[in-house]
Amino acid sequence: MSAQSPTVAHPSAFIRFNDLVGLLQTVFVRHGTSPEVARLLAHNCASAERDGAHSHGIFRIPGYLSTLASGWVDGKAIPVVDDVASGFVRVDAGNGFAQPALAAARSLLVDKARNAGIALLAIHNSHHFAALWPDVEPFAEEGLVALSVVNSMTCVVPHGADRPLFGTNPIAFAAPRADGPPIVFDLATSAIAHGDVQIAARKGERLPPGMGVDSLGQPTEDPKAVLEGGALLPFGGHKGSALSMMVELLAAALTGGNFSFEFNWADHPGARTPWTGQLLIVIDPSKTAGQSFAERSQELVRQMHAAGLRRLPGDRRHRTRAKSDEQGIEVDAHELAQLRELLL
Ligand SMILES: NC(=O)C1=CN([C@@H]2O[C@H](COP(=O)(O)OP(=O)(O)OC[C@H]3O[C@@H](n4cnc5c(N)ncnc54)[C@H](OP(=O)(O)O)[C@@H]3O)[C@@H](O)[C@H]2O)C=CC1
Ligand SMILES: O=C(O)C1=NCCCC1
Repeated sequence: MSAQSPTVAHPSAFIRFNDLVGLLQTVFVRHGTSPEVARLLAHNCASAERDGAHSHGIFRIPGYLSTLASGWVDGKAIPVVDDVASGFVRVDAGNGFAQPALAAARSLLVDKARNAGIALLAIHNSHHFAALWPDVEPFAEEGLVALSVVNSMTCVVPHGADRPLFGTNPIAFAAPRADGPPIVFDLATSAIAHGDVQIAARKGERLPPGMGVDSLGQPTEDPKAVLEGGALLPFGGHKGSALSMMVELLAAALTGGNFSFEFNWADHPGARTPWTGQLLIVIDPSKTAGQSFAERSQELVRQMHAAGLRRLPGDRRHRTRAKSDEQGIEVDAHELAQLRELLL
């Protein structure tokens, strides 16, 4: 599966969620993952595509496959879960993907959160190449509050600095509410996700102002100049920069993972997955707020709507999800054909 030529618009095709999961699962196994790793990655990637999170859907498959081929990541790694203390779980992902590490620790983490009110999962020696909301949303569907951070690879210039150091370092949060799907946001701490810069370059589109700089550190709206020697900026100047720094500290220093600038994949041509860490905090709100938390969060939403808000974070995803469930997931026909060709 190769990168597409720029500026060519492809027609759409439609595929059912389960069919896409099945297709991706077979592709991953054929390219060196275990069936269990394939199942988790396929579900994650298909969920992103279903919800319209294109920068972390099918678009990412060539990156996953070239990384597996390069030997940079172990697609068959078996995570090792360490029950560290009452509120702490540590997982060594074994140079594998972060999703199997989370899956391996999930039930222990939930038990701990329900018993102690709060539990922390620290994953290290892991690769996260995906959207982060699929890691937190399921906890909120079970009535828990969840927060996760993951760092990535050096491509963001800290506010006030001269050269890139941070990753695009997303933060995802999920909380239950009484009369609707969980409140979820998931955002890169860079002004734009790296994936969206790649997509803009592929489509021949310009970036909005203030997203990145070229190789000379000059502001640019050309995605290729950002990707070829340039860098991204944090969102919101010093504020996004501080959050990105926090993500480095929590996802790498606190977990025992690599900082975004600490690994060197030069010996693995084709490697694309950052070798870092991930932190997840799960809270049982019934311990502090009683059963009223979901009502309280619903009240907040009610008041936000009353204040004139038309779109909550997550609304667009849920609208796209509903449409995908009804008509099938709308995908780029060329990308889908390329995926299917991988199985011939
Ligand atoms: N694994 C990794 O290392 C990395 C992964 N990523 C992933 O990239 C993805 C994209 O990140 P990013 O580009 O920052 O996300 P966006 O800027 O598209 O969206 C960020 C959040 O804001 C919400 N939102 C967007 N616009 C509005 C609006 N007008 N009003 C209210 N809410 C709004 C979105 O909800 P909605 O979804 O409903 O639009 C979403 O929850 C994320 O899933 C992230 O996890 C990014 C960096 C690194
Ligand atoms: O879009 C991004 O930014 C990233 N996504 C996956 C991991 C690398 C950075």
